[in-house]
Amino acid sequence: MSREFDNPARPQLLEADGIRIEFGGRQILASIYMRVQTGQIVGLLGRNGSGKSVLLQTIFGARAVADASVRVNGRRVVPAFRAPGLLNYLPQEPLLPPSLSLAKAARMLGVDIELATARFPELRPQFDRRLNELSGGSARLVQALLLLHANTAFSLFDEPFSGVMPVHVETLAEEMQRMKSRKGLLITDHRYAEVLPICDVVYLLHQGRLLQLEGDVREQLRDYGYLAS
Ligand SMILES: Nc1ncnc2c1ncn2[C@@H]1O[C@H](COP(=O)(O)OP(=O)(O)OP(=O)(O)O)[C@@H](O)[C@H]1O
Repeated sequence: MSREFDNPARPQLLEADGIRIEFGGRQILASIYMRVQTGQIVGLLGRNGSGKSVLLQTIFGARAVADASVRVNGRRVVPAFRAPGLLNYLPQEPLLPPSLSLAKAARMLGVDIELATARFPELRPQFDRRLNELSGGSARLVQALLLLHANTAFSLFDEPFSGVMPVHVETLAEEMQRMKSRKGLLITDHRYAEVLPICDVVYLLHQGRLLQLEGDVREQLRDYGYLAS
């Protein structure tokens, strides 16, 4: 199958709408329209349980939702993960088999591990170690870096900074900014202070609706009860 999506020279637009989800009569997602362009970092914020993970799973195609429309350049791609070179997804839980070495995991994803970890010299002596031999934060960092550097048009990251120490969060955020010249990134993470400065677009998921925040984003986050007032 051809990999028509992962050409960085060709702009791509990922759109999702029509996603309605309820659990036990409680509506989680009601009215969603979301777009991510290559060259952009899009931040998705929301209170615990607001449905951010469910939304990412649905866009990726891991969760089947009737009427969900996920499109690239206007063409439906459901499930999106089947489209070669289109997108990858870091879930909240570990993605890669824990018994894989870093070097093997990188090879599996077609990533040059030297390049992907160039700004994290501490990881160099660990290339031959298995993921389950790394600390939790290092394993999270490695998985985020490998997906970030993998050759896809989009990456969806669910809490990529979770457990990662502050100095590496800063460098990872810089890497994300650098890599957006090659892809579009959709990031949800409660480390809002690190997320907001790198985002081109910020969405807030609030009571099932997706709101695009503009202007004084922090004030709106306070108004909607995401930040303390
Ligand atoms: N399989 C399921 N069955 C029932 N309820 C579910 C299921 N999956 C998710 N939920 C509910 O859907 C809601 C949204 O969950 P989700 O994990 O998407 O929240 P989130 O915004 O990612 O939260 P957090 O910030 O805590 O990670 C939660 O109330 C959760 O309990």
